[in-house]
Amino acid sequence: MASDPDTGGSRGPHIVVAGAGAVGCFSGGLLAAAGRRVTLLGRPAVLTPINAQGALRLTDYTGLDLVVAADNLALSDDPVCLGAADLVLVTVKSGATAGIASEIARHAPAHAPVVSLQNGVDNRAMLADALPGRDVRAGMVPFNVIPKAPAHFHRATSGDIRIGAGPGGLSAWLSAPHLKVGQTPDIDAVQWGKLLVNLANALNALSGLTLHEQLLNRDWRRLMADQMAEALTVLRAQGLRAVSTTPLPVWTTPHILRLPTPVFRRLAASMLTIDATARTSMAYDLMARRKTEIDALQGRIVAMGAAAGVATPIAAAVLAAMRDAEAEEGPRRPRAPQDLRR
Ligand SMILES: NC(=O)C1=CN([C@@H]2O[C@H](COP(=O)(O)OP(=O)(O)OC[C@H]3O[C@@H](n4cnc5c(N)ncnc54)[C@H](OP(=O)(O)O)[C@@H]3O)[C@@H](O)[C@H]2O)C=CC1
Ligand SMILES: CC(C)(CO)C(=O)C(=O)O
Repeated sequence: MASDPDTGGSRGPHIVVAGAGAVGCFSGGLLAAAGRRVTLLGRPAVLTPINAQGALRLTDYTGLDLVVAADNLALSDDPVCLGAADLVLVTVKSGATAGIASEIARHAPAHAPVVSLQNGVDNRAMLADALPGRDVRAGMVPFNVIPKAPAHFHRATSGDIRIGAGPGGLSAWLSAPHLKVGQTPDIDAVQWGKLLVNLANALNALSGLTLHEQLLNRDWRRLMADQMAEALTVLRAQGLRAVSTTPLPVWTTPHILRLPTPVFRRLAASMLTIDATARTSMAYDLMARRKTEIDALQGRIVAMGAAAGVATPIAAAVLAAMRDAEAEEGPRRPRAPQDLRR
């Protein structure tokens, strides 16, 4: 029984961010700053500092520095708060999708559309299975958000969010100053394009480098390029289309990554904005010893390659290295590019 969200007058639908961490606090905070009714459903470790400091601070690579008063947000660690939702944004990591899906099914009203702002290509289907008859959309967040300090999140790269097309004017309700959201009928291909980019998440996590440092190293870029080319072969074998989430067409990206660093630096500077602090979400998970999304990324390519009879030695080596790294105790051992080739 999908229907339009209750827009609740000029402030718009009540938006509950399910799993408020980096992406959820940043997006939810910008929406609240624009006057939308927003509840952040999250863990006490994230919400308590916002309450204690009386504000959520949002900064970005353009110089944005915004303080959102805690009074302008509802903060809750109790999934019962989903009962007030006219619109739910899912911002948990992929491994937590099943859990949040059952909480949404239990508490959120059936009229509330559910939009996944997660990486990986299977979260929408997982949510839709748990929420039959509801408007469940996939979304793609191109930009990077890092936790800078308690109650402070920083957007370190550029781009606009895209969500699947559908009724209810959701992209307008989810857009705000500094947060542009567009709808696309091609969201599946956009998600595959994002997965190709996200294959670099594990390389970044394993390297211990910032994204900026890593992109200026040609050996790492060659590995990124070879890994992406390998995945593109798998997608082609499976008849899947990928649309680029960057200004570069998908098929050119490996070639550009392989260019000498001075040429790459010039080209990339005109196309990509990455500030010096950016590290992928997987790097933060590994540092915090949380379970990573490796199974949804390299794991997905390895499984599809096996089904299609396409060899995926790089994705398999990276998957194995991430599993080792997740199991490591003590100080992290940074990997070099040659450690990740079989
Ligand atoms: N950060 C980034 O730059 C980007 C991230 N993404 C994608 O967005 C998604 C979210 O990433 P990110 O914001 O970094 O993740 P975070 O880990 O920062 O935030 C998710 C939060 O949700 C919490 N959570 C999990 N389950 C529940 C639950 N049932 N109830 C309440 N809270 C819950 C987690 O707690 P706990 O840790 O205890 O489980 C965590 O605090 C991922 O799929 C990621 O790949 C996409 C683009 C960029
Ligand atoms: C860095 C970025 C934006 C692309 O890999 C990302 O999706 C993440 O950190 O998970």
